Amino acid sequence: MIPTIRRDFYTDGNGGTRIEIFDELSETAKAALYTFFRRVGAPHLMDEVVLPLFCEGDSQVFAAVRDRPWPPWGLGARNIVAFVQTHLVGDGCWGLSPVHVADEDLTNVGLCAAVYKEALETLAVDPNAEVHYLVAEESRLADLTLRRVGFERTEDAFLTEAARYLTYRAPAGELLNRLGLAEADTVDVLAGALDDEVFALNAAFHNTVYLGSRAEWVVDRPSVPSEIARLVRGGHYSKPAGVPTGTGRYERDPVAEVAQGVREFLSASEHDAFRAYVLDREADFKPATVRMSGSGGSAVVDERVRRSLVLNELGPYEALFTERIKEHLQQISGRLNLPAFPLGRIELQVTANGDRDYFGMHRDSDDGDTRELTFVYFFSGEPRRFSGGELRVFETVPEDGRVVATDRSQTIVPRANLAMFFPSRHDHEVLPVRVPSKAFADGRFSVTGWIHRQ
Ligand SMILES: O=C(O)CCC(=O)C(=O)O
Ligand SMILES: [Fe+2]
Repeated sequence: MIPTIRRDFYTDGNGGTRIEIFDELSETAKAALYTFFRRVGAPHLMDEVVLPLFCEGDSQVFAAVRDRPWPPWGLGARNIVAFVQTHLVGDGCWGLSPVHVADEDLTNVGLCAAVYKEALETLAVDPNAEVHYLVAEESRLADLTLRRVGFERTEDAFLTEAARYLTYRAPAGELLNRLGLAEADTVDVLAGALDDEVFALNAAFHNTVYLGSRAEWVVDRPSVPSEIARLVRGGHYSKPAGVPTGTGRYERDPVAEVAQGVREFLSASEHDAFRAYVLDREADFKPATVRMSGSGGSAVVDERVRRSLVLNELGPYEALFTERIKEHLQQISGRLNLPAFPLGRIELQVTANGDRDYFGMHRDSDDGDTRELTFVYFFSGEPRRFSGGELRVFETVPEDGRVVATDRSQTIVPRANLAMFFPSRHDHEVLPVRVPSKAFADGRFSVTGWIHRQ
């Protein structure tokens, strides 16, 4: 029997690599991406594809990053080594770029699989999310490779001057399973510690998608067909005018200000001192509980709903937070269009989210509760050592004595020293957090506050 090898040529080199998700691109992040695309030999992709797709919204960039050892911040600190972009092409349907890597990583299966895994996991938070690729009708390699991991070939066809393309679809969560990555740890995937079969499957998938798409972004003539073509939001660019795109609704309110924020909520020195204080109290954190509805509101640990550690008081920082919240309250209530209420007590709690922690969809207040506003303050270390952990808030409105969800939502990236406020009746969730190092200090930290009426 041939033993399974769980290491490879790239295992050591991939150590110290982490995956970052970009919902927004700072100038420094853009610079790192320009450098990356220059190194992969396709500098035009940034201006011609990545940024336009990104700026249309509903697009995320996932990048494998290695940090410069010193100084670990500022221009040039991030060395991007792998890239994949997701963008919405229709209701719940996502187009994914090939995983781009530099030539020296073209057979770095662990690296490609790890970035792709993070992208799929983020999409799979929505159980209806589907991944789409456009494959030329006569294709054999792409057809075989995609169907082998569960893609279905559909008759949703697009014609370009070069070829006829068919849409291949797979549910994001299912694809993660079929690629053998659902249970795997990102750190293990990066290290290439995968079964031979899973390893070969991922290699074939990424090589095919990359090579099959390559003609489209390397050859500068539209009449040259590529086995796999890029998906464009709302339907392929070459659909004749007036033909319904068939890919559904994608518009979304561009300024869905469901929550209101205050950047630099504390001074930099207050932030740092508070963070040091909390890190020092690691031993006092306890597993988070949730309130059971219907059982008299008793608090229980339920990891199906919430997995995190909490500290139920802020010690000497209680007064600072209470005061600072009160200072912003009037302005925030105005920005949220919230009717004035007689201010009651303010409850405060610290949450530490480590690797794989999350907080499923919930509301902070029920009927008869006096919680009016929820406050969340983020104070993770910079540069960030975790991925995921976005706070998603879904707007609700009171209607005939009930609380009804609207279709507006806001996704908040947990940036250090940012405070957010939203009405406690809004549904919200904390997306799963990934902390490759598993170190307590590298996790996602927040202070939650509940502002009561009297
Ligand atoms: O940490 C967060 O972003 C929010 C936590 C939360 O929703 C809560 O504690 O009720
Ligand atoms: Fe909450």
